[in-house]
Amino acid sequence: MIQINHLRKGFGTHEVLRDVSLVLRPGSIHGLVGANGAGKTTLINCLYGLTTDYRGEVHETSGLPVRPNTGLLPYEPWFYPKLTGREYVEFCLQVRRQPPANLDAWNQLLELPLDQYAEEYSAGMKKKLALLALLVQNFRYLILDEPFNGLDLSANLLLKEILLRLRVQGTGILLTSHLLSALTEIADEITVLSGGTVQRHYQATEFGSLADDLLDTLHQQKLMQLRALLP
Ligand SMILES: Nc1ncnc2c1ncn2[C@@H]1O[C@H](COP(=O)(O)OP(=O)(O)OP(=O)(O)O)[C@@H](O)[C@H]1O
Repeated sequence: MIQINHLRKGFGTHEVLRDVSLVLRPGSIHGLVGANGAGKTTLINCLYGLTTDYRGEVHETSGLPVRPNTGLLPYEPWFYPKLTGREYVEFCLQVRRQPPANLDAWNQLLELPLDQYAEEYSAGMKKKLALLALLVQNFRYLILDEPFNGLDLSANLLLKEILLRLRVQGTGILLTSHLLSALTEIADEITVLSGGTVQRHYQATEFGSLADDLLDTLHQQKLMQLRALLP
């Protein structure tokens, strides 16, 4: 299990995360929601070790180092110029000294033109390629920043099914989404970040009240203004 304890991170005088604690359990899907700028990506960067100048603690409770055991899907995947999709995935495997993977079998699902340059892919295809590079590796944990965003309908449905199956195999998955239904359909727990802290943590049995709570707490004033504009 990965534990984040009392995480604090700011940029200059702007305190983005103030005392955030959460856990990512093996074999479970943990959704992370929050308004634009709430600090989700900042939290992910601390968790994955892309940011190290934070206060608080991030550790894997059985002593495994987090980074080598965790796959990250960034919000906007980036690829080296003049690498084909296939070369990109092979590069990822070589860097982690992983054996050649079942790339073509996985790609029968994602249907990417693997022999084209990755930088020439569409935004959705880039996201699929970054996902493909994670799926062919055997990560214990996955951190997925807006994985559904930009994927076509069929890839969205497929990804949900893949995540559910990975959960059964014991993978711990942390994912962000601005589409609440995408999370409530598959997550076991959801953490709401607001004002730099955990506003509330919901178990699956409490998801029924989540949408109303979010509307109440985050948007009540805006809803009143909307009613004035569109009675
Ligand atoms: N490198 C940086 N330098 C200064 N401020 C930053 C930096 N990165 C993020 N921030 C600030 O930290 C806050 C949180 O940003 P972050 O990207 O973590 O939010 P988010 O919850 O992922 O938002 P979104 O839903 O829009 O992706 C924002 O106010 C942002 O401007």
